Amino acid sequence: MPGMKMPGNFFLVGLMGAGKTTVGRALAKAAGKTFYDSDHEIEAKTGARIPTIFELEGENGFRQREAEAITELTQLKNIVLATGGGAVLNPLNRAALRRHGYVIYLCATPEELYQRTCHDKNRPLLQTADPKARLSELFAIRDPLYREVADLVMDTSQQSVNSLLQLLLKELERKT
Ligand SMILES: Nc1ncnc2c1ncn2[C@@H]1O[C@H](COP(=O)(O)OP(=O)(O)O)[C@@H](O)[C@H]1O
Ligand SMILES: O=C(O)C1=C[C@@H](OP(=O)(O)O)[C@@H](O)[C@H](O)C1
Ligand SMILES: [Mg+2]
Repeated sequence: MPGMKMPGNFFLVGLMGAGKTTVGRALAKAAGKTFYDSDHEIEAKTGARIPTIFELEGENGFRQREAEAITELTQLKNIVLATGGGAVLNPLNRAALRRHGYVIYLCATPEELYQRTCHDKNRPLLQTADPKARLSELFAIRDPLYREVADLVMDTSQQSVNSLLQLLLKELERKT
């Protein structure tokens, strides 16, 4: 049933380190869609990196910018959008994602998420004494929200980006 529910957009949600940006870019290329990342759009618009925005405007300031970006980006057609991990906290973002595209939740264990993010200083929420514990807390809060918006849940545990891409393409072909 092509096009019944899908206007041709794929939206990726999940925690930091789930692979939204990496898998999203590969999926867009393979599916012939334009790739966007809400964090990159915010950085391009402000001319500032995400940690700087958190420093200057706090998480709330960032969330406002993120909501504006999600509103604008979900209006586009034939795109793959990698959202930031906290985008689903805002009910308006959840509604826009559900309404305008097919939502894919990339999940992994907090331990794997930690392994994938521990060398990168660009995630302000993980700049704590115990980033593993922080990821577990965020998982507990957000996993139900990711599941609430998801049309498809993909377990990324012990899967390479390329094998995930192949799995995803097969699932999307079958389901969309
Ligand atoms: N399935 C995977 N297996 C191993 N490493 C991965 C996988 N997906 C992503 N990564 C790596 O994890 C890091 C974070 O990925 P990224 O795409 O930035 O995640 P997100 O956008 O969800 O925070 C990157 O270094 C990326 O190469
Ligand atoms: O989970 C979060 O709240 C955040 C995730 C980040 O994006 P990624 O999920 O792409 O790392 C980025 O939006 C910001 O640091 C906040
Ligand atoms: Mg990302």
